[in-house]
Amino acid sequence: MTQPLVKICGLSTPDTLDAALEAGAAMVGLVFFPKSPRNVSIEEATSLAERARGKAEIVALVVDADDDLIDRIAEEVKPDWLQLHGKETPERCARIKMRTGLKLMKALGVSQSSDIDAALPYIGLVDRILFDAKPPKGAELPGGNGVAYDWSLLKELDLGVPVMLSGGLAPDTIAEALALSGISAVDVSSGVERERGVKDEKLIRAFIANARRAGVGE
Ligand SMILES: O=C(O)c1ccccc1NCC(=O)[C@H](O)[C@H](O)COP(=O)(O)O
Repeated sequence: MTQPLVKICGLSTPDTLDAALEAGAAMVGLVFFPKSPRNVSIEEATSLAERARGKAEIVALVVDADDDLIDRIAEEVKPDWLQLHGKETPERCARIKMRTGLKLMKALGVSQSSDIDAALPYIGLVDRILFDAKPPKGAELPGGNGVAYDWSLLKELDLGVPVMLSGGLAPDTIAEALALSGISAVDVSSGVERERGVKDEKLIRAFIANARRAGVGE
């Protein structure tokens, strides 16, 4: 049994960031998407990233960002990772990698097993694939919607690139998600919020504790 790697996404305050770090989050996500209730400015993100540096890996989440935004994030926030949560093509990912040298996590939406094949063109170009739920029709956000899918679609997946599971995870479902998917890295946002966009320290602690208790594998 191994301990799952946990990413808490959409952190925007020092207190909730500290709760995630103290509970043992391996990655913390900062959202750069103005339509999101979790959006942070470059200045806020720089300060949160300084607080987290050395304690967890810092992930900057962008959606089809242009080079100017990517450069500012890379130079000022200095994240370890960029999470690409839009329609970034493999070629765009390769250019972002060349430009920044940062580790890249490409998010892809899943609702049926054939969606997993969309990961194949990214292999060798990105450092991790995040299999997230597809957004509901008409949703404002391409992710962070708290929507679940059949996590067992990822069972016994071996793409030759690290993967991460997200989509509707929560403290009371994380054990089932780990068991059904067999994936050892998980990402949560809505499931650790008391209302949309507002993280809850108790729920963050419960999510990480339940993930650790459940473990993954034999
Ligand atoms: O969180 C946002 O507001 C957001 C905005 C734009 C693109 C992606 C966004 N979030 C992605 C995530 O938080 C997670 O990577 C993932 O989608 C899980 O979200 P949830 O189902 O809410 O736990």
